[in-house]
Amino acid sequence: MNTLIVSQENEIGYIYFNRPEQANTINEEMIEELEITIEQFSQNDKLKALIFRGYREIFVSGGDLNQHQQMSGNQVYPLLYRVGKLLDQIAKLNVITIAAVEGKAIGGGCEIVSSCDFCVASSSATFQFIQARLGITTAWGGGSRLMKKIGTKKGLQLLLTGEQISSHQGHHIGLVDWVYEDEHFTHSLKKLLKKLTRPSKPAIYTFKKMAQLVESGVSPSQIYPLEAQGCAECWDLEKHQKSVNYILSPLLKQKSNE
Ligand SMILES: CC[C@@H](C(=O)O)C(=O)SCCNC(=O)CCNC(=O)[C@H](O)C(C)(C)COP(=O)(O)OP(=O)(O)OC[C@H]1O[C@@H](n2cnc3c(N)ncnc32)[C@H](O)[C@@H]1OP(=O)(O)O
Repeated sequence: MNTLIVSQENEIGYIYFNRPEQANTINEEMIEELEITIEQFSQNDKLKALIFRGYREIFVSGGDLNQHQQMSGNQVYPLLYRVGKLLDQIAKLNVITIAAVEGKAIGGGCEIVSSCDFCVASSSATFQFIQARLGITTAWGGGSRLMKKIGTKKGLQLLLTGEQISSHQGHHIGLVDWVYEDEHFTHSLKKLLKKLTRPSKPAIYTFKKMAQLVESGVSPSQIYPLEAQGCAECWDLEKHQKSVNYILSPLLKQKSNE
């Protein structure tokens, strides 16, 4: 891979955007490498979470304007559609997806953020849906996903003004889920990941499926069979058996009676 650094630590996959000389812009090579990597991770049965990261100053600064600049609207459309499809694939993954943002997320960088389940940001990170200032709209599905995340009114405000917001402002409006101090960012991220990936793989899969169905407007009355099925799948797992045995253990009962 030339544009990404991909790694896996136990049940957690990492994709680092790695074009620092071009401020982590997304060019065709990176799109291709992302497509391959996402496909590989989507078939990885061990995986519980997938983390997207940039480097300290920049998460992703959007589409590669040098490449796009040469193209007409008709020529650029297939490329924009292709990245939209890729981000849709990320949004539909059955593992927890997290944009871990340090530094700047600009344009398409913010579209990646809104395609993930969660955003963890360092306190100095910033977010800018800059597209309107460039005379265009979002192109990769990130505008509508933003609206779904933070509501149409707030989403429209950010998209129309193209203004930059801090991670704390992002947290206030629901774009950012956790903000950590710059110096402790990686350590805090790892602690958070430990918590989020504690459930078993089938439990994570079921919770994610439920969230996706709820998001697409399916009612709980239609989802409960899936919920029952998911719970039944987890039932015989060692994790469940052990936890129940612990709760039912005489020692614990005796303690709670005291
Ligand atoms: C088309 C898709 C659309 C979407 O769907 O959302 C978009 O994403 S539009 C792109 C939106 N992004 C931008 O407008 C970012 C513009 N860049 C900047 O504001 C700054 O470069 C920066 C990201 C804040 C970094 O600033 P700084 O640290 O001062 O570095 P440089 O400015 O010198 O940048 C280094 C290097 O990278 C090139 N660069 C940066 N962004 C892009 C870009 N989006 N496309 C192409 N090239 C980009 C910049 O020109 C420098 O190159 P060299 O001059 O060759 O060193």
